[in-house]
Amino acid sequence: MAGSAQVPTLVYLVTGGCGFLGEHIVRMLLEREPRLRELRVFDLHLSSWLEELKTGPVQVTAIQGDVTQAHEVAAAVAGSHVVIHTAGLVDVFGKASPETIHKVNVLGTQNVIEACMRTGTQFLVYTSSMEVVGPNVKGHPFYRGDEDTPYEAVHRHPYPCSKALAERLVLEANGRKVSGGLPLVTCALRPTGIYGEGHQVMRDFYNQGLRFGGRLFRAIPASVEHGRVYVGNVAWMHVLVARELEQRAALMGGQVYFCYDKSPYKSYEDFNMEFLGPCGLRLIGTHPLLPYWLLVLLATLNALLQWLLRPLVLYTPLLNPYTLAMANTTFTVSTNKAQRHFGYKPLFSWEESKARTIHWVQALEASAR
Ligand SMILES: NC(=O)c1ccc[n+]([C@@H]2O[C@H](COP(=O)([O-])OP(=O)(O)OC[C@H]3O[C@@H](n4cnc5c(N)ncnc54)[C@H](O)[C@@H]3O)[C@@H](O)[C@H]2O)c1
Ligand SMILES: C[C@@H](CO)CCC[C@@H](C)[C@H]1CC[C@H]2[C@@H]3[C@H](O)C=C4C[C@@H](O)CC[C@]4(C)[C@H]3CC[C@]12C
Repeated sequence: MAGSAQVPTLVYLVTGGCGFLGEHIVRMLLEREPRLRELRVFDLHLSSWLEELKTGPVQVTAIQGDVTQAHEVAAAVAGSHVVIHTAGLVDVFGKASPETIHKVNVLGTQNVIEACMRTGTQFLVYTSSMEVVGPNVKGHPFYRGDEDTPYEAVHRHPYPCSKALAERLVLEANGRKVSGGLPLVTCALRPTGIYGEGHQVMRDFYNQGLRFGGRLFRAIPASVEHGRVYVGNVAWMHVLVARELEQRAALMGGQVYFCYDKSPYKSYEDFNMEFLGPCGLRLIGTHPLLPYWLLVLLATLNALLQWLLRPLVLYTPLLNPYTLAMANTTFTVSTNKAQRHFGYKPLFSWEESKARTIHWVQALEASAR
């Protein structure tokens, strides 16, 4: 990968570049990758904000395309130096069918790998997920674990299953020869639950709180800790990995890294309140207001209703057996592997991450008025 501070030469492709995380990666690359000549943003749905980015010094090429279409992916990948594959179907609410989730997340990733092989692109960074590890179907806690912590990673839900399969494909492709004979260098980043500006689930909780007169009701014990990471730090880690992958190919190729920062370990609900609290919402109850068995019953009812109503309407509440199990299982990471391997340090402190997220929620509030 040639390049100097004076003459930008590199071409990057970000799949899913218009999504929640993708947008942050795109903007971070433009701010912090001086060797960038062209940035290709590939997405099923192109966003209007891309237009503003086209006036800067880096050529921003918007490509409307579908990762499940091999020819569209190959055309976008051809001539790029680095691919950051972030596109994915993030669905734990039953919005998409298991087949569609598999197609986008697994076949889509297969297409990206094959496009790299065929067109000679040597560096591939994959956005995986903590969910390839857990929480598992048995609800075993994962407490301050790192990339080497033993854990029984057994899934049934289509989303974690698809992410685990896709991650495996990416890691197994490391070292295979791309067109021209050079080895493909791949690695996978596993963010925990991402938060920050643009986070749809945070928006849903905020709207739910408004509907209940500014109140949210505690469902999960405060003692269940959930790993969270600020979107700006996840984007920064992607930029750093992409930058360092060539120089440290032997060390980083085929590796996985949890995406972490200094966000505090808290329950999912208490963590959300760090942002929703300053925006006027209150979490009612120091203990769950309903017994767990009743929540399980409600979640099961929701799943049943979803199934019954499917021919008529898509019913996708936040609470279902899977999201309940996730929210109710401690899953936190504590690792410095990314720091040791490629010098990662969070770019945004917890205070800054929090302030930025609160600012975004406040803007939601203003636009709702
Ligand atoms: N949100 C989280 O908490 C979280 C945590 C860990 C990992 N991840 C991973 O990060 C990635 C991005 O997630 P996100 O939260 O930004 O989701 P998102 O839905 O906001 O973004 C995904 C993007 O991929 C695009 N996309 C979907 N299907 C596509 C297709 N067939 N072809 C091309 N583009 C397609 C979407 O249009 C969207 O812009 C995903 O791979 C997800 O699995 C997310
Ligand atoms: C029981 C409810 C009472 O308030 C709370 C439900 C919360 C759930 C909707 C969320 C709890 C954990 C979240 C997931 C987690 O943060 C990690 C994820 C990995 C990532 O790859 C995609 C998003 C997600 C699955 C995330 C989705 C929302 C939760 C299940």
